[in-house]
Amino acid sequence: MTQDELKDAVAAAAIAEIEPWLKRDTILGIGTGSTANLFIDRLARLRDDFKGAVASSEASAERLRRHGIEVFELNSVGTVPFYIDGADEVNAHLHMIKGGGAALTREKIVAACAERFICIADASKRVERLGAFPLPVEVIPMARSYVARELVMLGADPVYREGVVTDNGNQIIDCFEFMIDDPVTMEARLNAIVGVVTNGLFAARGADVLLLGTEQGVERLTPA
Ligand SMILES: O=C[C@H](O)[C@H](O)[C@H](O)COP(=O)(O)O
Repeated sequence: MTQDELKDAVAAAAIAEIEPWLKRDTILGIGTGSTANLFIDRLARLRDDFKGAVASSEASAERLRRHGIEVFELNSVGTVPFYIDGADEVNAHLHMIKGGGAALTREKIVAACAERFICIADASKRVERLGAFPLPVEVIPMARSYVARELVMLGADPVYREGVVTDNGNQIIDCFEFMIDDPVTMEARLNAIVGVVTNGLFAARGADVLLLGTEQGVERLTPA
């Protein structure tokens, strides 16, 4: 199977996971990226069975609207029963690195408001230890150099993602050569650097369920 076929298989599995719970007043939290896009495309078929969605990016909001799914502001919704999103890496505890598409901050906010986080990913995303994928850090533009110096002190090789402006008007620094032994501690440590908006470690609030697309089928995993 191709990677895209594996992503589509997990998108289908996520639909099966949430479909029994959908009610006419349900508002779903929807992530960002190629796997989330496949999920959104499949969700279109169910659009009359639920009320709408909160999106973690402008791109996902636009895709949802194109499918006739109403998009709500998170402030007017409060909590969502499910947040469905992909990941760049995920470990056995269902801690993740996210933000390869620069949507990490809004993703983390919607995830924080979700009762259940369903991570959908192909098998290439499953790792023993987080960090081979460069960890994204969203920064206030004027703090970029300062934050980069602090990241060097923590052992990372920070690289400015040139030309990228987040939906929040900020910039991204990717941390290369930064293997992470304790994701919960590192997530908090990075967030404590002045000028950091958030970082791509999703550990304090990891996923509740991982639907992992493998050649043998979709595996349903919960945190170790
Ligand atoms: O900012 C992007 C998000 O964190 C994505 O969920 C992540 O990069 C995974 O994307 P994809 O499904 O395209 O591999």
